[in-house]
Amino acid sequence: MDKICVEGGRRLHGTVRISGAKNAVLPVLAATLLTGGKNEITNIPHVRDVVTLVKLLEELGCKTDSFEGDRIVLDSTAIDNHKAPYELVKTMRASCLVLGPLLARIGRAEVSLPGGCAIGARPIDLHIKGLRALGATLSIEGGYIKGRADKLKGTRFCFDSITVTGTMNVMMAATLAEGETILENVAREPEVTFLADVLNRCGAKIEGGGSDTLVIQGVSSLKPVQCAIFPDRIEAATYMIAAAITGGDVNVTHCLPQHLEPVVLKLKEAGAEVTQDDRSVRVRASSRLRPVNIITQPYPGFATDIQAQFMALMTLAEGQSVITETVFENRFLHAAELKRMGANILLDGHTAIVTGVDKLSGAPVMATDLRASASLVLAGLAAAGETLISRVYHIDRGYETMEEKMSQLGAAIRRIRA
Ligand SMILES: CC(=O)N[C@H]1[C@@H](OP(=O)(O)OP(=O)(O)OC[C@H]2O[C@@H](n3ccc(=O)[nH]c3=O)[C@H](O)[C@@H]2O)O[C@H](CO)[C@@H](O)[C@@H]1O
Ligand SMILES: C=C(OP(=O)(O)O)C(=O)O
Repeated sequence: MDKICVEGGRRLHGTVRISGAKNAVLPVLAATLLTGGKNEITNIPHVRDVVTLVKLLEELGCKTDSFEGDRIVLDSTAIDNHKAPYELVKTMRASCLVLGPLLARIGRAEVSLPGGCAIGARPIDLHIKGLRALGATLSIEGGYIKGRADKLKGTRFCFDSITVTGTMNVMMAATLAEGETILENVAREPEVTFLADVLNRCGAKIEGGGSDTLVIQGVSSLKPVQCAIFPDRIEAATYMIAAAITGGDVNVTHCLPQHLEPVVLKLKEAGAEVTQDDRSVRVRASSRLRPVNIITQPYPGFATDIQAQFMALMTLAEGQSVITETVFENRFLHAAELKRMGANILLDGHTAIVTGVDKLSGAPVMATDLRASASLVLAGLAAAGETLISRVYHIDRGYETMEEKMSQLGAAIRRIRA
């Protein structure tokens, strides 16, 4: 297994270009199952999850006509298999997004219960409840969700709590259902709104994207997808925090600042200087940062996917900050690893009390999930000495060429191949 070695203590400076969003491209790839014909998607990030999902789509009958650079052409005319096997699904949460499209398009699905970051129990009961409301029959047998649907029928369904991929799954299925579907208490994440826009360009009739209620008029078929993926807000936030934690000066380009407001506000509150135009955000930090509290929330709140990186930043702030995780019940695994580097963190249920220390020291640490891994790289950039991060396959699931991008900003970082 590869490792990443970071020699800390260098101020990052320069420009970094943000890639397409992992959590936007995965649902769009799954949505190609709804269409039929040649789908063309550009600005795709080269990350492991994309490769895995493309393999899964091929398993289901899609043909990859070309996959070069950041562009894929995927023909979803003939979907001749409805089984998403454990071997492919186990590594990635987003693979459960084929469930809704398969039921809507071919009326059958057998999808292994998904894996993904081990940050909580992560049930998919709300996906199942929503799809059942549309008329699908679903059961769980031998680790698989087995579903059938003769013809999905429009319905009114209210999610018990907000779920991003749950909203996507049920919304995708409803695009091909008979009649009107009203979905309430849906996720408002930009990735959900983007998926609704993409589907509308394929001929779907979805209103309310970005609000907490979606109204979907079912259509009989959809045209192939043609879209460019928008920039990854979590990747952008990670480089913004990299600038702040190293006392650096980094211009994060090809991003959408409107998606980054919560993290911009918190960085400013901590004392970093943040300026922006319509496609870039520049972060500068010249003195020790102040502690700030964060509470993770569904969008437009502070994203749980940036909590670990922000915690790394707060380990070096001048005073005590309180970090509250409300979305996932077990998303503080990075705290133990940060403590190995000298951080002072006290965990109390959903809350982490972080008392800033004068310095972190490099140490061997283990990546436990995707964003936890990013937080260890960030801590390593600021620590004295060498940090050796193992299990970096987590990083490869969601960050495109992280070592290269960090190196271009002046970081001393390298991959040690197994
Ligand atoms: C591939 C992808 O887009 N992943 C993102 C997606 O994950 P994902 O879609 O899995 O996250 P959800 O929004 O579904 O999860 C939110 C909370 O709802 C719970 N829940 C969810 C579904 C369900 O059926 N029952 C249930 O109880 C979860 O356990 C969690 O506590 O949104 C998360 C929250 O912004 C992000 O951290 C992930 O990066
Ligand atoms: C938690 C994440 O991914 P996944 O939902 O695929 O596990 C993430 O992107 O931070």
